[in-house]
Amino acid sequence: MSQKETYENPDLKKERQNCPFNKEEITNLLDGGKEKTAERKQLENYILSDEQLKDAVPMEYLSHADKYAEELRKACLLMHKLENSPAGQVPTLRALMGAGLGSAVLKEGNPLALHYVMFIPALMGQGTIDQQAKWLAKAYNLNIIGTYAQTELGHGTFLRGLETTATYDPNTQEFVLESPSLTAYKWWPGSLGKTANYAVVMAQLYTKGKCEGTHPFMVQLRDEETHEPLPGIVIGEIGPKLGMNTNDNGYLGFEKFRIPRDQLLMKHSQVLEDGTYVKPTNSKLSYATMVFVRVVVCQDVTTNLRKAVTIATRYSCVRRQSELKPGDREPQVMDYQAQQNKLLPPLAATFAFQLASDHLWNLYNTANNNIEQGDLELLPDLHGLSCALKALCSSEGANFVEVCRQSCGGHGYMACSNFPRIYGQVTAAETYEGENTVLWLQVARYLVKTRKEQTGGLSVKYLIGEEKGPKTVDTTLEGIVHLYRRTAVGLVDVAIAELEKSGRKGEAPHDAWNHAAVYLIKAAQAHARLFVVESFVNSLKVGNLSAPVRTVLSQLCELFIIYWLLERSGELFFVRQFIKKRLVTVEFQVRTLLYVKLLAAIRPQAVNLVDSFDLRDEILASPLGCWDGNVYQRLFDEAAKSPLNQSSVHESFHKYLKPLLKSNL
Ligand SMILES: CCCCCCCC/C=C\CCCCCCCC(=O)SCCNC(=O)CCNC(=O)[C@H](O)C(C)(C)COP(=O)(O)OP(=O)(O)OC[C@H]1O[C@@H](n2cnc3c(N)ncnc32)[C@H](O)[C@@H]1OP(=O)(O)O
Ligand SMILES: Cc1cc2nc3c(=O)[nH]c(=O)nc-3n(C[C@H](O)[C@H](O)[C@H](O)COP(=O)(O)OP(=O)(O)OC[C@H]3O[C@@H](n4cnc5c(N)ncnc54)[C@H](O)[C@@H]3O)c2cc1C
Repeated sequence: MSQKETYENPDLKKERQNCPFNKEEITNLLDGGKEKTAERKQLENYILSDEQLKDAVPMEYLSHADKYAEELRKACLLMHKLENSPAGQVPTLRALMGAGLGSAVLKEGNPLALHYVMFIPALMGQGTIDQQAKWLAKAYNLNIIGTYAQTELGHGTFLRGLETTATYDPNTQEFVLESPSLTAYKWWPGSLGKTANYAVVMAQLYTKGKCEGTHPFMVQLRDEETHEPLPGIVIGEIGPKLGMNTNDNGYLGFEKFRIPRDQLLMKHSQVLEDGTYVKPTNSKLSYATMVFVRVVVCQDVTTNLRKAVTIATRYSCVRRQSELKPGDREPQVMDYQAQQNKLLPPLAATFAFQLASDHLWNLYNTANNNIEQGDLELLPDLHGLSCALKALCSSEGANFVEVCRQSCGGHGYMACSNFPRIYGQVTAAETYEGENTVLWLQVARYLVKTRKEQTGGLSVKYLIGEEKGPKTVDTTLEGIVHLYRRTAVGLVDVAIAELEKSGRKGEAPHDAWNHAAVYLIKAAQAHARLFVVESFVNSLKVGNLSAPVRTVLSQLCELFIIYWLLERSGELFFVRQFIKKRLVTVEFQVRTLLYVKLLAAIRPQAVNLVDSFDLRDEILASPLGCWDGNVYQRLFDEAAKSPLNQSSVHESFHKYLKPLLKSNL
């Protein structure tokens, strides 16, 4: 391991002895193969050895503006380094945008992220071949830098309510962009505040006096030389946030700003010279860029969770506290069952989320290829699953990160622990790219439709036809998965019953929907959990895993699916047949026993498992999580960097405190 140093905390050393499985096998599995691991390591060496990419002082001590300048400096340097990257440009770029390598260098957020994560994908997904020819090379070469400007001060979720207008003027063959009110101002787009000079802007398209709905437009915002906003463009940054502070999220207003007709991105719908509107085959195709990001966010959140779990697990094996056996040495806090209960479920979740995200990524690629050929059949399933997994991974991920922080006691509250930053990033994903509740309701819409119409895509096939599988629940993994499936089906039926009850009372469908929201959301969540659990169980059936790796992964899988079942036990009570058969109570007694046994079985492998994530110290960026476990020395070293420690008496003592001390109040 690259970061092996002379010191190794004796407790960690012991944890690492006699590892029953080959850590590298798991590393390769997570990377997607031996070659991918080698490629990643080579890339990490290339990027992380560059002195100019290291922080002179911790970012926390810089001002808002200085943080931005510093991250922009490094982001630009990284882009230069792309050219000679040993891994090739595309894999390097992917690695640099995400929560792994990228966030090791750009801890506060990448000011160029939106260019790669949304602007270029929007051009590719929404632009015609000609438009791509005109803009893509410039974008790839960073001659222009773009963002995706959709959300407004007044509306983020309800896209049909966006207020920015783009009105076609056939006389000049231009669109006139206008922000008709304060709430119409674009608000939130990343990189918009200071970095981007172009944007894909979503606006209501008006032609021949008729509104045709939101459409994507390619808009230049700033002068390419001076970077000054163009006349008719009002631009600024929105200020400090809970996290991601150097993503320079911004605002943008248009004052009768004109763009040529061919800057409407016309892959799916067109406006002809005379103003005639040509409809897309599906009105939701203009939402495709969001679908892409929802897919990659699942992977990103998982990487962040791996970091949090690694930090907390290593720390918990170094930290000794209290007394377990009277008179004995203080135990490693990891030996408390309560601590295992905090940390082992998120550890298992990192595998569960990764496997589900891999499935989603494959579905995305297949669906996208089909869409390019004009076949939209997979679109509803892709929309349903990307919403479900984005909402699930981000919400569970954020909760797990917070539990990891708590598991580190006081030291977890330090900025240098890196938990605040990791949490800031993961919880942001609960909101951006579709607020989670809103996405759950989209999923529920798909589930209800499938159940009622008895037709739907692969991810919802279990809702079609009679329930299959055993009527009683056994204790095998298959048996538990079946319980998940019956819960998911049961909750959709409960939600439908609720909708029908309101219907019978004479409520309009939209009111009935609103009044069933609690049930609908539960059904959507149960569906997402079923998908994750099935992916985990099924992926253990295939592949050529060695026996020791299969054993530990099976334990994690079992732990995880029982953990969720116990956590969500309340939901089973909604499904009446479970209660009738007294299934619920008996099940839980058996499961709790098994869960506790699994905690004890996995405990000895916790450090070996997080080691196999192979996250370098620079990526963890936390004195609590370093490979060598030299926690206390590193915490001391971090404290020494505080500006308040640069003199023994701070100047403010003489200014404020001394007069107070002498004032005899
Ligand atoms: C290359 C490297 C990669 C590296 C990885 C890096 C990782 C990232 C890391 C760090 C970077 C940080 C990045 C931050 C970025 C953040 C960016 C943003 O936040 S951009 C703003 C997002 N905004 C939203 O997401 C709005 C949410 N709202 C909506 O999506 C819609 O308004 C919605 C879906 C809630 C309702 O839309 P309705 O009102 O038009 O539609 P209705 O009437 O409800 O549904 C109509 C039909 O359309 C379908 N539908 C809706 N959306 C669809 C879609 N997207 N695709 C397909 N069908 C869809 C529905 O299923 C429904 O179908 P039926 O009628 O039931 O058959
Ligand atoms: C870090 C970050 C980066 C972002 N980057 C970008 C970007 O690059 N480009 C961009 O365009 N946007 C961006 N956004 C904006 C983001 O996409 C929106 O904030 C998000 O879509 C939520 O919309 P909203 O803020 O309008 O919330 P709202 O919709 O106002 O949500 C407020 C509350 O209302 C509830 N609610 C809303 N509608 C419903 C409903 N139909 N049923 C039930 N409950 C409902 C929500 O659940 C929530 O509890 C970013 C946001 C963040 C936080």
